[in-house]
Amino acid sequence: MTARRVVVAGAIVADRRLLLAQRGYPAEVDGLWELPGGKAELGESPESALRRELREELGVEVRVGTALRESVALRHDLVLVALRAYIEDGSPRAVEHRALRWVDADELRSLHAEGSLVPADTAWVPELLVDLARRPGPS
Ligand SMILES: Nc1nc2c([nH]c(=O)n2[C@H]2C[C@H](O)[C@@H](COP(=O)(O)OP(=O)(O)OP(=O)(O)O)O2)c(=O)[nH]1
Repeated sequence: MTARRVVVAGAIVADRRLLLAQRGYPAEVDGLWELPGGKAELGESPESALRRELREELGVEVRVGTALRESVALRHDLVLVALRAYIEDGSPRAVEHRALRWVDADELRSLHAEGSLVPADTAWVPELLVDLARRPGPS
């Protein structure tokens, strides 16, 4: 059996907005929007990998919360998961992405409808819309 590597992405919601990051590469997804994140190293937990990736990509420190229910097989050896994350320190900057954008539920629906999300991430749209509708509570 091939060991599955995990790509871990962060669902960062604050004030009823979700943070999206615009990819610049590879060509097939250039210009499309994703949840920031990246591949976990061998032996690295998804939570540690997400903290590391968001530090590198956005320059923020996060607390990692629960996982979204859907996971997506990208290839036979690569699985994509999303974890909720909460910024504890720093303001996100597009260190490795073309741009960052905070979107509300309507903007997320529009990006989805116009095909501007990275294809694999469309699996998360229903769950993200639920999170965006939720009243911010003590966390
Ligand atoms: N980070 C991230 N990657 C995603 C998402 N959706 C999706 O299909 N991918 C794919 C794109 C890539 O094939 C892979 C992760 O690549 P990456 O470029 O973000 O990760 P990385 O920095 O660790 O990888 P690399 O440059 O070493 O190849 O997962 C998503 O929402 N976030």
